[in-house]
Amino acid sequence: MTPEAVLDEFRDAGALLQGHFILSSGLRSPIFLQKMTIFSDPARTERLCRALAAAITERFGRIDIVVSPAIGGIIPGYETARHLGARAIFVERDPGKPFQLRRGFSIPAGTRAVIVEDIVSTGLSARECLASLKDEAGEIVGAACLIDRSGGRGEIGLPLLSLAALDIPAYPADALPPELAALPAVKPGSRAIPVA
Ligand SMILES: O=P(O)(O)OC[C@H]1O[C@H](OP(=O)(O)OP(=O)(O)O)[C@H](O)[C@@H]1O
Ligand SMILES: O=C(O)c1cc(=O)[nH]c(=O)[nH]1
Ligand SMILES: [Mg+2]
Repeated sequence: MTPEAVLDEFRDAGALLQGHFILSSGLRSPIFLQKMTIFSDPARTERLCRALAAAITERFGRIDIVVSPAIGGIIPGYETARHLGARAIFVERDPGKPFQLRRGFSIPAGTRAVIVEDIVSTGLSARECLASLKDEAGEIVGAACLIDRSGGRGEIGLPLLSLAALDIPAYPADALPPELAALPAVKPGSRAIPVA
């Protein structure tokens, strides 16, 4: 699937939003990729995750376990795992606490795991996901996402592949362009961060 076709899925679904958004990192952006609009459509999700699974196999080889950061990563992690013939697990957090594997999930010795994210903006969530897996015995071979909007600056500590790589502006809250500052800010994601 070409990067343009990936973006078309977001455009056609009405998932490419404009406004004033508070991102998971705390940065502000005039653009938000509302992945949950995509994931509410199983056929669209299937197309994207089939392509992600193929790219993962080509880049990383055999994968036994897909591990995703909740909440946004759970559905694409599951659907990508389905195409890989792998298991799908996730890390989650109590508000304000670090990610952790719960529910009996583990990455056993001898298994090969990949982190699947929905969107990478700064790489913070994927890095935190990786940090939460440091005591797992299996190998975390890489990370993958549908869209990397970081402009290549989303450092994760693993090789990262994406179906589409973009460079979407994001600003610290105290350095907003006037046209962004004029709009009311909304925070779509689940991370607990103070909203000023
Ligand atoms: O690369 P980053 O700067 O971490 O930004 C991307 C993250 O932001 C969103 O999660 P969010 O924490 O908003 O919660 P959600 O998964 O519940 O949507 C998205 O699902 C990614 O996990
Ligand atoms: O950085 C984020 O929190 C983020 C950006 C985006 O475009 N979509 C999303 O779900 N999260
Ligand atoms: Mg997330």
